[in-house]
Amino acid sequence: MLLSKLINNLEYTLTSGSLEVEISSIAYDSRRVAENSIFVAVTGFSVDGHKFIDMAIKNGAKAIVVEKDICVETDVTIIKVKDTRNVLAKLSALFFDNPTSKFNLIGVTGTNGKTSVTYLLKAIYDRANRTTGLIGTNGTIIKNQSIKNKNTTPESLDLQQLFSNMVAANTSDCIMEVSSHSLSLDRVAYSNFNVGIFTNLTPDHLELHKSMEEYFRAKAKLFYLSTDFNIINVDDPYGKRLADEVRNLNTKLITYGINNEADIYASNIEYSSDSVTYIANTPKGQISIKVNIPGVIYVYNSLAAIACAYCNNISLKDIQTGISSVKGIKGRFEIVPTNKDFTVIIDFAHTEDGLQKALTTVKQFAKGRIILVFGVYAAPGEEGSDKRWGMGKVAAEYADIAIVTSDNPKEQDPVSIIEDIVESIKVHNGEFKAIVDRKEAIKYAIGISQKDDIIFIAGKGHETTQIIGTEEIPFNEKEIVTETINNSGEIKIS
Ligand SMILES: CC(=O)N[C@H]1[C@@H](OP(=O)(O)OP(=O)(O)OC[C@H]2O[C@@H](n3ccc(=O)[nH]c3=O)[C@H](O)[C@@H]2O)O[C@H](CO)[C@@H](O)[C@@H]1O[C@H](C)C(=O)N[C@@H](C)C(=O)N[C@H](CCC(=O)O)C(=O)O
Ligand SMILES: Nc1ncnc2c1ncn2[C@@H]1O[C@H](COP(=O)(O)OP(=O)(O)OP(=O)(O)O)[C@@H](O)[C@H]1O
Repeated sequence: MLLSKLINNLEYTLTSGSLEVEISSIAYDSRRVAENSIFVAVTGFSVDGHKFIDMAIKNGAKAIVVEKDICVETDVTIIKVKDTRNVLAKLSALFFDNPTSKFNLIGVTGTNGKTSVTYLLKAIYDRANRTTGLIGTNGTIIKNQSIKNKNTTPESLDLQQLFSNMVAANTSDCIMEVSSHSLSLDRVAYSNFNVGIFTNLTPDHLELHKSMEEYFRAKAKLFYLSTDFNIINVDDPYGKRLADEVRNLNTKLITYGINNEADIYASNIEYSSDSVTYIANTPKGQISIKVNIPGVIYVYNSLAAIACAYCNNISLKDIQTGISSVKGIKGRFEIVPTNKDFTVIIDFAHTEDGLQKALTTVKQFAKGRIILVFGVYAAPGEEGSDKRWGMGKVAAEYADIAIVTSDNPKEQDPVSIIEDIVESIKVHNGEFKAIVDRKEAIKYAIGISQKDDIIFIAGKGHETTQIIGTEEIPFNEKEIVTETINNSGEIKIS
């Protein structure tokens, strides 16, 4: 594609070279620049992409997009723009010929529940014989192909490439998780969302957003991008506020919930230890729903999926059978098979709200003690302290004993995180044991378990690594549990 054509609608200043150069690819990483690429220099959180312009030119870049004044001796084309992240998204959408205008794009946002809602939705759309793509934390699915994602919502260039591959695979609907980071950092800018879904908003990711208000505004962006339907959980206080805010937009608002009045709502809810059933009430009639994952969480997540499928004219029958066909979601209330008389559950709960709701479900059915293994990844400062305090409080209130350990401490001191959590557990009169090494913590939990106890290992879910410092260490909880139980004779703690 000719550069002049690619940047036709862009506001820019040409600082060197010509616009009449042929561009065959886009790159935002100098290491991925190929011959005749355009390199977009992004000012990052850890390094400045402008520092790699020489490398990009050496690797074959024929044009560079910058947002800073740079001093490089070259006859390569350089154009300066206001915001390179936004321009990267715009160029990427254009380069791949606006793929999102060619299928139904459904975006799911919220602090918790995005992955679960997308999986439930995919099952429904598959049942309705639609060709459905999926993008999220657990990777991308295009037809039978699975691709790993670095981020829940990939960078705009990678995202538009995935969309383009979906078009090539005749995708009719793409269901994707839209993280608040991706909304703040313009990864999803210039994507045409048909449907926006809001699950809930509780404290998380405050290292980026700084305040709940900023976090809310980031999430709210999606509901101004979507053109057909905004689907919002009105039992959530921020959801209620969002619904009021977008009610008069041209995009049709559909609300869902259990407690507050909503277009799609659940009644006759019955909880059991491995599933939840209820009646879903829709403007087109009622259906009985069975979700094979327990707890109120999955009433909400399935209601979001039902509302979306309903808006996209999928029959109530396909909705019903689609949801019941989901036998479980990796790392979401996942029971690890053992031959023991206690139960081990792995779950991705990593916020106060998620942990509280998940443990409420466990408590409903626990015949023995609840042994909770958990840690917190939280930014330094007040927001991080609040998260540690909040999760400590939930642990004290719901668990019979909490084994406090590490959960991706990253660059922070794991001991000081644990000390903060423990302080909260003590104040809230909880029982605890602090073990920094997560593997040892799991072993300890198994060692003290007795008949009918439930060991609830929260925080990592599907993840198979632990990030300590900058190192990502393999860490597979399911394997650790199985291995420990197989050797349990050696580790029983009296
Ligand atoms: C904090 C954050 O969001 N960081 C994201 C951001 O990285 P960054 O801009 O800081 O990158 P950087 O390393 O400083 O580099 C700056 C620029 O220089 C370039 N570079 C760098 C080195 C080099 O040799 N040459 C070169 O050109 C880089 O490619 C980049 O363009 O842009 C990158 C490209 O899109 C992302 O992969 C990266 O996500 C990191 C891995 C991350 O951990 N992000 C998390 C916080 C995140 O985004 N999470 C959300 C949701 C999580 C949830 O829902 O719970 C997500 O959507 O994944
Ligand atoms: N609707 C919900 N309300 C509260 N907590 C939830 C809800 N849905 C899921 N959770 C909790 O959050 C955990 C993660 O769920 P899920 O992966 O669906 O969310 P997510 O939004 O995709 O998370 P992330 O963005 O961190 O990947 C679950 O294991 C569960 O403990």
